[in-house]
Amino acid sequence: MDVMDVGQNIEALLVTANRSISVKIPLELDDGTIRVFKGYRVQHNNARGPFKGGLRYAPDVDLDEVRSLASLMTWKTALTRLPYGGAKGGIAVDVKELNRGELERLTRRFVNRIHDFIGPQTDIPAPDMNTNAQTMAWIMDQYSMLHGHNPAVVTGKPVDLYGAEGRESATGRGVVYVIEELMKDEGRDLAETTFCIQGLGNVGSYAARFLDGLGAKIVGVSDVSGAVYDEAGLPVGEILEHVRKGGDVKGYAGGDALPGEELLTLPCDVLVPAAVGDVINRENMREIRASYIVEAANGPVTPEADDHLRERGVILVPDILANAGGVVVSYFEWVQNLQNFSWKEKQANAELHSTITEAYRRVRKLAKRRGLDLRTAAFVLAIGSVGKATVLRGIY
Ligand SMILES: NC(=O)C1=CN([C@@H]2O[C@H](COP(=O)(O)OP(=O)(O)OC[C@H]3O[C@@H](n4cnc5c(N)ncnc54)[C@H](OP(=O)(O)O)[C@@H]3O)[C@@H](O)[C@H]2O)C=CC1
Ligand SMILES: O=C(O)CCC(=O)C(=O)O
Repeated sequence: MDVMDVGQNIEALLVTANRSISVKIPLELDDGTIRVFKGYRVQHNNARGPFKGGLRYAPDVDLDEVRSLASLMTWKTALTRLPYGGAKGGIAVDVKELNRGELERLTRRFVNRIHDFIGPQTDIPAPDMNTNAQTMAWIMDQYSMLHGHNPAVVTGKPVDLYGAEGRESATGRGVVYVIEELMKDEGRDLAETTFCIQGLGNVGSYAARFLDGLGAKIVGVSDVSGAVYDEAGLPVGEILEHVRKGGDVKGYAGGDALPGEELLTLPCDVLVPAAVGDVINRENMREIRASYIVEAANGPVTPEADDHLRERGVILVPDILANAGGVVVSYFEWVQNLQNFSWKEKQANAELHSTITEAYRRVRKLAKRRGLDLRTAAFVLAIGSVGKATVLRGIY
């Protein structure tokens, strides 16, 4: 916080989470085995509005990870000027080990444990890794059984159950809006720019589809199984269809097959990590060949790699800006639920476009004016906004 003028007392308030919840979730599997899972919800800051942020299901979820993801949400909602604070949650579980019925019971039991701490004006969960619209539908239903009908308690729901048109694709769409602005500023033509995308889940697959639609050349993609590369450009539609049918990247027949981690060091202009955190780190930072990194995932670059890449002149668009499209359209969904009204997807996409490009412009302008990199500029704006709200509210 050295580049900012935030007093020490406010700084202490901003770096610590308001509340960290850890719960035990016992679950009887279909074969009669009892397993005990750990669930978390960290509510980082609500100076600017109700806590907001996704729920992640993954084996390595723990309190430390959830805490740092929750703080990113505080800065993300502030940077995009949404009337929210930041939270994150998750369950330490490998979703591949549970069937659909078991996942539903696990989700409902998690809600039973945390329902007193969430609510439409308190804390509003949403999808993140390995959770989706169906997970959100179960949360809405379980919460409503306990508190009465209340769709606005969670966003990212199915369109047929109070979800917003455009939410599913919103994060990937926002990533591409940011890339379009960046390329304009850098005087680059998308059609002559090469991209590598790590992760073909919700965020990566929509980002790939929209970039492909704009004529960008995607030369590499990966998932957990591996990577595929073709310097002439990959047939993105075909690969996404293969994945949609349940295939993985390793099983895709075209292009050159590579180990997944090699995706990050392939020759390309723009690298889009859209999977997990800390993937660009001290082990591989010197081998990164991209000139631009757009953080579609949360926290894909470690602080050490960030310093190294900045010194090398790599331009990096930070997660709190690049992947904010999801929470922006979550906000639209919440507003529609509160008003019992629904927008058409065209309206959501247009509002998303202006929210994301305006945030990008503010960051770029400050970076230029003060000679900062984009991450520092984004944090200066976000922390300044939360700090101001905290002072205005008064501290008791
Ligand atoms: N969903 C959202 O709206 C938002 C998500 N994000 C962030 O975006 C990232 C991706 O989330 P989302 O798309 O929702 O998650 P999904 O669960 O839909 O997809 C995750 C993807 O990442 C792949 N993956 C996981 N580990 C690796 C790895 N080590 N190497 C390569 N690929 C890997 C998975 O592969 P496989 O399918 O083979 O398991 C899958 O393709 C996360 O960091 C999340 O926090 C940020 C903002 C909003
Ligand atoms: O849509 C939301 O509320 C939050 C999405 C999320 O978890 C994120 O942006 O990291």
